[in-house]
Amino acid sequence: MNSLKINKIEKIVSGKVQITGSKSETNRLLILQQFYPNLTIENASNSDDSILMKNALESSSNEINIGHAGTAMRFLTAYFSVKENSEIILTGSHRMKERPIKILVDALISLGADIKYVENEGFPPLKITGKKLTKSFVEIEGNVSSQYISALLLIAPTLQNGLKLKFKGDVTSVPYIKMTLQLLEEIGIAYSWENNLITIHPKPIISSKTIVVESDWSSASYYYSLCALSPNSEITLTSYKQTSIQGDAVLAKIYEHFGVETTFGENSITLKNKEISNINLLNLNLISAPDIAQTIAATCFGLGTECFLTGLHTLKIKETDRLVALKTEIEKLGGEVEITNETLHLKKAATIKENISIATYHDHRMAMAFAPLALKVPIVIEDADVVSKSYPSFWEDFEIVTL
Ligand SMILES: O=C(O)C1=C[C@@H](OP(=O)(O)O)[C@@H](O)[C@H](O)C1
Ligand SMILES: C=C(OP(=O)(O)O)C(=O)O
Repeated sequence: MNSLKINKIEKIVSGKVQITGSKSETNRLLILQQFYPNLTIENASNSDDSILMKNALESSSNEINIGHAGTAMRFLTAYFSVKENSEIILTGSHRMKERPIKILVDALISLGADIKYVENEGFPPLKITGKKLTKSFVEIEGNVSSQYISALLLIAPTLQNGLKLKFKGDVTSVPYIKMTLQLLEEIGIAYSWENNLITIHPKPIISSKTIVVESDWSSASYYYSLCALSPNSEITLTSYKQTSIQGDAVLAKIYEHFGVETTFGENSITLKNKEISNINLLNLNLISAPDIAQTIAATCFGLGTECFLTGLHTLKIKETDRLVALKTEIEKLGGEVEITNETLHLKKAATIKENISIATYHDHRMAMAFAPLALKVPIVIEDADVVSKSYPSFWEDFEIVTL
């Protein structure tokens, strides 16, 4: 699919949508399943990033290309470092070669790993020669990406002496680290986290375990946005639970600001627009939930609400520089946005321009975050297929709830 023109949506139809499983949970569990084959995964994500991860783990080739999948790149770097008798070139898309990985590579090398840069120092591709790692203490900076820390935690219980991991400085995207630890705990691996030190004991085998992946909360954000932009709307999303291990479940709280009420059912959530009067200014720190920043900015823009979002420094090194992409695309629609390296200030907008073509920059979340604005104006989404990175059936599901 190239450009997708979305006519103005008249209203939301009270539909029911089953979103694919969490890509973050799935990509962790796929790694763990290699170490513990008696782990069974249900409701796994069908995202490109999870398929790429699965194929990489099953591949017999000595060159693996993981495309745009950041978690796969980071988790596989750690995985192949401990896979004895393997020699792999791990590479990715043009953008992946710009996404930094030095902090993780340095940490693994300090544990004894054999990793070399194939092109530019600090960036993929990597040549990884797998070996047994016997050291058990590592210090790592935590403010660039939590994925480096999760990568180390995923291999930790397979190390002969387990792992003590100490953070230097602040830590970003903390709920993703907690998700990794909670999944380890669910399969019977104990951990402790005191101050800036996480300890994981070695665990060569586990008892048989089945984990049902909850549906993806970051993907749910696009329905929260649709609901916020459509008075009286109601949407039900299945395979969600009240006690989620996904940090983006914070959406339920955040969208209360826009009048969206969440009711938790047995295995689902129902979003209802309660038509409260709009707030004038939303101030939010999204350091714990970076993946929903684009959705929130687009919702605010659609509602004409000013917002000041902080804690966004990791957005610069994701699928694209999401701060620049948001500013560029919102300004094409008639908005005014100021950005720094970690903040976004959306000024109160007057009117939204019609039939604007939104560039997506190989970023699934640009496509999905801007689509709900069709409730306000007809809009064009360029390269609409990008959604498959995390949510392949997004456009089919979008049609179910829109008229
Ligand atoms: O561990 C994970 O599954 C993820 C961690 C976050 O990355 P950062 O820690 O780099 O912010 C998030 O943005 C990404 O989509 C998924
Ligand atoms: C940043 C994301 O993914 P990754 O870092 O895994 O490429 C995302 O899905 O928004």
